[in-house]
Amino acid sequence: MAKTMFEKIWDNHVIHSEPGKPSIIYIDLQLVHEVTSPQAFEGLRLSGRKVRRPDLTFATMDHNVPTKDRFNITDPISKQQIDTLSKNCADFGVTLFDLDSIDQGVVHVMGPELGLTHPGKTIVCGDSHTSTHGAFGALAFGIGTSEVEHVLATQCLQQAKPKTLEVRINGKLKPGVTAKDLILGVIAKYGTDFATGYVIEYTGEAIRGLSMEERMTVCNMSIEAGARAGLIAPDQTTFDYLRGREYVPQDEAFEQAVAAWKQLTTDEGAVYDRVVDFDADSLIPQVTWGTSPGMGTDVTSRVPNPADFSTENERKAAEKAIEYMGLTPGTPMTDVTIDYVFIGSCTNGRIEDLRAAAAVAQGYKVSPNVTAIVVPGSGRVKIQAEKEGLDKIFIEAGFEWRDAGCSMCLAMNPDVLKPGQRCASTSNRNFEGRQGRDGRTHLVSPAMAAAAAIEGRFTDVRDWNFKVKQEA
Ligand SMILES: CC(C)[C@H](C(=O)O)[C@@H](O)C(=O)O
Ligand code: SF4
Repeated sequence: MAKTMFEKIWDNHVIHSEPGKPSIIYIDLQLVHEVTSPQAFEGLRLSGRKVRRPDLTFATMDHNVPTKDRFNITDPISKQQIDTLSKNCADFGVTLFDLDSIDQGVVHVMGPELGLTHPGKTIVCGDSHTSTHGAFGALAFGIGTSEVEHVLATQCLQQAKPKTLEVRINGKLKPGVTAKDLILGVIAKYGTDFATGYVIEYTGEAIRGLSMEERMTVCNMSIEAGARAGLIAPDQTTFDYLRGREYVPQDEAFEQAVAAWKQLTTDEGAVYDRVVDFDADSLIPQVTWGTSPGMGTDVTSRVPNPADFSTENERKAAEKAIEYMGLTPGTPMTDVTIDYVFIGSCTNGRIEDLRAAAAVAQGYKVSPNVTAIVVPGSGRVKIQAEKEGLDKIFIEAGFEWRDAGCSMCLAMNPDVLKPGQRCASTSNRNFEGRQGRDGRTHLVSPAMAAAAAIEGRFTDVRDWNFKVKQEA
């Protein structure tokens, strides 16, 4: 019978299933960070258990790491979480990419970069954005701390089988329109729960045209659409990205792996439980105006009027969000001024993201009213960026150049907004207080964030490209 990619990976991993009950599936890789693992390791200790497969378990610290002066952690809770992870990894024999390792970084940047993420694997982490790894055609999803413990102890997990949803992206992205705009556009169109209970497979011409890093941006935000996971079929782009990475089979073994990975793609005639379409051709740069990733619009558009929403719930939600965000309905998005810019996170903290931001910033100055920080997703991203001179471009333009970590994506470390501050952010969540109490977050692409830093307000990066050309 014709199968979808999800069904193939699922069937390859089911150890036990009974009708009407969740299945037990095998997990090929568990990634661990300091926030959701302490109780899991403690649970093992209390029951006298070991980590069953330390060789399939890899850890790093990211959420609590200061991006300035990383070894000087003054917050007692952050310090405790980080020290606890170090001790747990030492006690249980788990490989840790510690603060002094160049591989330390946001867990979802670190995994793919090291080649730990492969097509066809099942991957879990106590973190919702584990969906990022689906860009490689891995079934990757976030789990809770008790499940982290269960996987540490058994390398297995109980899971109800999700349904399948094809998100077909037709056409091609236009210049200045990025993978971030694409996923923001999809979520703005279909809502933050349209994929609840499903694993998304992104298909279509626009997806095939994306680089691995762009695919990761798309899959990263699957969770913001409610999905259990997001998948993209592996292809030559995937294999080229993986070849030669540290934890990937080498030489002949790699070619054999590629042959197997090619079999994973959805069969002709396989049926998804649901299909939605999206048109990439007409997409333009996006910016969110509200407090959920689905409250987004075209940068050329305006802050919406709550009265224009069709249901009472939507009207109320929009009213509340607009009030929290300190906006006025009808204001053009390009009139909204900002105080802060954050370029980084597991959504947009990779080398291509930094290149895109640097290309916009080069030769310009950050607006005097704006504080702008650039935070590489990992130590390796930082080193690569410095090799290319991107750090100099950013510093010259007035951005701060930081060390790897989650940083201002969420307020668990010293990088936080002050109450009322407004931030153009390349991260994935704009919830109330996400970047600091009463902080206001607008989600955008790296190029849009860099242009906003310079203008001091949102600006259509497509005009920016035009302006830069005119001035050249
Ligand atoms: C702290 C962690 C559990 C959380 C998550 O699960 O995603 C964080 O990474 C986030 O982005 O909100
Ligand atoms: S960068 Fe943000 S979204 Fe990603 S793991 Fe860290 S806190 Fe979560």
